[in-house]
Amino acid sequence: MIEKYRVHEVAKDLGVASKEVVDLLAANFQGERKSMTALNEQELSVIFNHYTNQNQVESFDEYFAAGRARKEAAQEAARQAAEQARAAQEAARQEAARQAAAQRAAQQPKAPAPQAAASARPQQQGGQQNRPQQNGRPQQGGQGQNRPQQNGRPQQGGFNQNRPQQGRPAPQQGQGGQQNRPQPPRPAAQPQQQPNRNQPPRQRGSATVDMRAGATQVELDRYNEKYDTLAQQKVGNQNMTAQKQKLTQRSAERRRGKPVMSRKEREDAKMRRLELERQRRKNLEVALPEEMTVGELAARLHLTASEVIKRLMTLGVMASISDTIDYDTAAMVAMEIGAKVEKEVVVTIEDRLFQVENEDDDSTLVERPPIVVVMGHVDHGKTSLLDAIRNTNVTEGEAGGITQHIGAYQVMVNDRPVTFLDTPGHAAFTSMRARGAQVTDIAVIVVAADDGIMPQTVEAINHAKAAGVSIIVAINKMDKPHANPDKVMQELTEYELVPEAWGGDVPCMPVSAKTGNGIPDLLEMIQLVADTSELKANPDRMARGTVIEAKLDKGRGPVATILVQTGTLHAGDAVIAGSTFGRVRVMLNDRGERVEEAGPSTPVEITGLDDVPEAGDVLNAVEDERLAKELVEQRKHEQKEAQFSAYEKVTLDNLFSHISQGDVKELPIIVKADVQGSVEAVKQSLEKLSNEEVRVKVIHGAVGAVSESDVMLADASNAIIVGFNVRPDPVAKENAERDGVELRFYRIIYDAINDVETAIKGMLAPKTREVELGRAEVRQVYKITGVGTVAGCYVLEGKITRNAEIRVVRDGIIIADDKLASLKRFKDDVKEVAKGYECGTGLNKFNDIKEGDIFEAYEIEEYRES
Ligand SMILES: Nc1nc2c(ncn2[C@@H]2O[C@H](COP(=O)(O)OP(=O)(O)OP(=O)(O)O)[C@@H](O)[C@H]2O)c(=O)[nH]1
Repeated sequence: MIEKYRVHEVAKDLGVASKEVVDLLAANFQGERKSMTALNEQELSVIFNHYTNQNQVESFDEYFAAGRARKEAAQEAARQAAEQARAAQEAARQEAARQAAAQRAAQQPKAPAPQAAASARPQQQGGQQNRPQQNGRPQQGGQGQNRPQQNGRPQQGGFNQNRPQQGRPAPQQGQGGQQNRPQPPRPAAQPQQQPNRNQPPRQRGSATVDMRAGATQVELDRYNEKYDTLAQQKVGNQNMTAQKQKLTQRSAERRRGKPVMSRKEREDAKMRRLELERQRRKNLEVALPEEMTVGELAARLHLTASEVIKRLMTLGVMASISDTIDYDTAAMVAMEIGAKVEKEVVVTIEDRLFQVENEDDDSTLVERPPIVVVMGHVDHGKTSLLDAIRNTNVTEGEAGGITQHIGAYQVMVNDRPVTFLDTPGHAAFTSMRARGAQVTDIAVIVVAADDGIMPQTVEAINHAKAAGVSIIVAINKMDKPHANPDKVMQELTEYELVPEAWGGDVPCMPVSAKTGNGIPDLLEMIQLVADTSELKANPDRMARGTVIEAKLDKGRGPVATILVQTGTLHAGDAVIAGSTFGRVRVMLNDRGERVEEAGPSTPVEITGLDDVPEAGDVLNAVEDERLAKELVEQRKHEQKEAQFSAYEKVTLDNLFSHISQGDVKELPIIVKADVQGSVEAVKQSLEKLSNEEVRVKVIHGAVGAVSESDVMLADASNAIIVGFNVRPDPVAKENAERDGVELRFYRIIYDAINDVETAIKGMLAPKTREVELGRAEVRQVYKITGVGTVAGCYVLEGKITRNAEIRVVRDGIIIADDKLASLKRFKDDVKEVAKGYECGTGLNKFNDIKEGDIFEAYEIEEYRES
């Protein structure tokens, strides 16, 4: 377990200022930390990493070996010092004995010398304890010096080294009572120099912070050393005070009730912690999210932010601590330090609530009916065809059966159902697609045999192509005398739809909605196309479907038609549809019959929702009602947020950034022009602009004003609309603004091509706008031969500048747009003339100036949309 430290303790241990640690933490974590703040494991990790990185060792084995060597060297030095001390003491003793003998010899000249020597010996052993110190320095510990230690605990620190230590005899012991002997001169024989066996050698005088052994005590050692010096100058109890202070760190720990650890133990613990950290990083397995800030990455990798920033720089990514980086970049950094990386799986409420698609393995999938939409030009017979199909079925299946419009219905073809969306036209189809609902499998494009391909037929074709659904063409009104299916097929080829009869892959079925001719064949063809598409779904799971229609019924409350796409919906199921929630109360099929369950591709009308969902909303049956309600709340909140920040649609201005970010690989364009020739010309020129990074694709081109349908298609396909000599209709303009669809209008094809080209290259020319400069009134007009017409003007407002564009306005109508050819005050050319002054002007081209004309001066300013 990692101990808890306070900032100031860590700082002290590391020998740095608390502020430095506080700053380091501030750079890596949020929130303020003070010197008394207790640190958690992660914070300690970051701190230790930081200082460890500053003081790295190649290998820990090497380091430990170095530590051992240092220790042995210190022990050797201590042994030598003790040796020298012994020698010095021996010399001193002999000298003292010699002097004593000499003294005695002097006092008792008659006594024989050997006797004197013998009598001196017992005196040395027993009587010298109370002899005054010869070096004149007061002894540390005062009276206590001669007393053996009572607690039996070996003392640490520098003070007690002169005392005899129980259990660990000082080198002098055994020589008898020499504790009070004259102290040999320092340093050679100073017992203080003896290393404490429990301590690593001190790194005196070193201010470098070193996380290796002993380094964590560097400052404490220096502090203690200072006290050694001070204490030696003091006597008695003062020493005790000093000792107390010196051991502050340990006593503080004791006060906190922590087990008191020796320095060695502390260092060992620290080393263990470091080793653990090293191992942990080696075995680090991190799950990284899609995006994260540099600071978050650093915390997850147990690195300092600066370390991560450095590593990012080597990868060519310049990022600050608060910058967001993507998964790939973060993963590279993580892998560089040897961590195993995987993507963080973000489990959303949706993930927890709904069974995901890929849970369905092939064995669970069974065939499902195809879902068909009917589209085509106005009056070509869509409604008639849908009615004819339904009636065919009703008369065949259940004569007199009630048909009810619920937005979709099923018919039986060779005893197998086919589902038709009952809303003809591509508007509903595309609006659902714009909401992300891909419901249909097959599009039947209805073309009247007597009319051929018309603008909305082309739209329908393009909408179907954009949705990627199979296309079947129903050539309708074959009963009509002018029916010309060959012409229709011929025209189809112009839109890359080659009829099967001509070797292509588009089935073209001649039918008559009026007589019913060809309808069974059409249905069989639908079935055939569906079979080749292998449409499958798993019926044995919670249902998922799409809201086709929804309304508020006075009697029944919210009513929604759901097309179940996978799974089976049961009456009584708890469901969530968009941001509505409820339980399926009553479920009716397309014939108005009450049903208890509905499998894949079945349309049903349900009641029981708490609100009216929107067409295109996805419906899910759920098990956990509480979670579902939570999700509904979340979706409502998201909807509100989305209203504020509209999803950024591709525009020519932001195209390049989308391409650079890899968001856009294809630029879909809708071209509208005044004549078909222009549509074709533009289409071809634009598509030629495709390069390796982006493919320009004209998904729809037609003659006429930009319509609501164009905007809808652009919205669904994230396309931009380019118009030539056409204007948008008011609804289209409003919808485009609402949906963020870009409309660009040009009068010259070259300009459009140029804009798209530069946009792709990220060099779109800035937009321009007029800046009004001033107005002047023409007071007199002179015709000068060789020069032309010159107008004497008076500046009414603002100013007129030499480079200004001039709009000549007569009686409120613009009659010319020109540039100034000259601007004079009296005879001098001037750069500008301000309000209230007169000037003489000439225009470049326009000569028919009259008195009373107003010259509006303006400039064209370039700007970029941010
Ligand atoms: N002779 C003949 N007339 C048909 C046929 N199909 C449709 N019509 C007629 O064509 C007209 C338009 O038919 P609708 O079914 O309303 O066409 P639509 O495409 O649904 O028209 P909108 O809903 O206005 O887009 C009606 O008068 C139909 O009676 C057909 O096969 N033969």
